[in-house]
Amino acid sequence: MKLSVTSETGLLKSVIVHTPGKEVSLVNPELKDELLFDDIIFESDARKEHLEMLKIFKAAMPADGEIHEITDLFGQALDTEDARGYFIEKLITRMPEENLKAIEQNLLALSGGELLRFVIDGATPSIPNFNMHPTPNLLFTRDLAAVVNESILLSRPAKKARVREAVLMETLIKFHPLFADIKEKTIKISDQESIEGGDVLVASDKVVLIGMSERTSFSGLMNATEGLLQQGVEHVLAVDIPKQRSSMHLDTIFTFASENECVAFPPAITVRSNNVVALRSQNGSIISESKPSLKTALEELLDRDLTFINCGGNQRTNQFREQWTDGANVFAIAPGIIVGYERNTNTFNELKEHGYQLMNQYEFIEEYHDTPFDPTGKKIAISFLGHELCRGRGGARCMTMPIARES
Ligand SMILES: NC(=O)NCCC[C@H](N)C(=O)O
Repeated sequence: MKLSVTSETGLLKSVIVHTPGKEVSLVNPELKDELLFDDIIFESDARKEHLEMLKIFKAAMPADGEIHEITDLFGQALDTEDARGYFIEKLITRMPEENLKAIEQNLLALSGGELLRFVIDGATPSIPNFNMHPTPNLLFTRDLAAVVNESILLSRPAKKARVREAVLMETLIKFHPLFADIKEKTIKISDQESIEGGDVLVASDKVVLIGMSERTSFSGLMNATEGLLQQGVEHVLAVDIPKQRSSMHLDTIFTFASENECVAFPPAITVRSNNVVALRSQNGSIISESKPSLKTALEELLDRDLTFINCGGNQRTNQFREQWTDGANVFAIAPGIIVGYERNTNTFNELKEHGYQLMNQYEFIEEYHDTPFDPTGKKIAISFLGHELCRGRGGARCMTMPIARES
C-alpha cells in the first residue's frame, strides 16, 4: 500500500498500533513519573480495552485496510544482522548513560526477537544482571513519527523515557519494506532538538500544525518545518501551547473530527489569541507571520469555515476533567467518524449537539462487523472503554500512527 497522509480525517487505510504487553506491568509506583505514567496500569484490562478499540477500526476500515502491530514490524525489521547492528549502534550512542557498550557483544548475539524484548522490557534472561527501565509508552505509537504527504517526520523525543522508541522507529523506517518507498523522504532533526508526533497535525496536504509544547523545542519545530516545506507543505502553523504535563502535545488539546470540525480544549485553544505563527518559504528563507488565533489561521489557510467543539462542554470543571482524560484527543477513522474514551460524556454530549450520532463500541461493532461500513454523509462519535489506557495519559489519537489515508 502506498504510504500517504494528507489530512487528519481521510478514510483510514493503514495504521500502526501497539497493544500493550508485559512492559506496562514492569512500571512500579516509584518509577511511574520517570516513565511518564500517572498511575500503574493493569495489563490484562489495558490489553482488552486496546483490542476492543482495534475491533472498531476493523469494522470501519475498508476490507483491504491494514492494522499493523508495531512489535510485529520491529520483529521483521530486526530479522537481519545488518539491521540489528545498526540498531545496537544507535542505542549505544543515543543512550550513553546505560553503558550498553559494555554488553555490545551480548546484544549482537541476540536474535531479533530477544533483542526486541530486551529493548521493550529492559531485560532479557540471555543477558543476566543487566537491567534498564521498560518502555511502557510504546502504547502511544503516534509520538514516534508522522507521515505527512509522502514523507515521514521522525520524532526526537524530549524525554529520556521515550528515546528507545525513537531508535526503534528509525531502524524500522530504514529496514522494513513497508517504508521502502518513503524512507528516502525521512525528515530528521538534529541531536540537541526535540519533536514528538503528538505535536504534528496534518490539516491538509498544504497546511501542517506543530505544537510548541513541553516536548517540541523551538529549533526542533523550525528544522522540522524546513523539512516539511521541502516536501510540498506550504504553511506550517506553529501553535504555542502550555508547557505542562496535562497538555504535553498539541493533540491532547486539539484534534480534527471532520474536514470542518475540531474538538478543542477551550482554555488552551479557543480563548487563546496571538498564539499562532504561520511559517512559509520565500526565496529560500522561512517567513513568519503572526495570526490572531488558531481558528482564524486555519480558516484562512484551508479556505473553509471551521467549528471548534468544546472538549468537556461549556463548564470549566468538565473541560479540565475531560481534557485530563483525553476528551480532546479523538481519532478520526473517516471524516466525521471518530472514536474517543467513553468516560468523556460531556464531550460526547457536545458532539451530539453538533449533529453526531453517538454509538458505543458494542453497538458500532454489532452493526458493522460483517456489513461494509460506508462513512459517506455520516457523523458518528464512537465511545470505547479506556479506564486503564487513559492512566498512561493518552487517548485514541495518541495510540494510533496512520500511515495511509484516502486523500
Ligand atoms: N500524543 C500524545 O499525547 N501521546 C501521549 C503520550 C503519553 C506518554 N505517557 C508521555 O507522557 O509521553
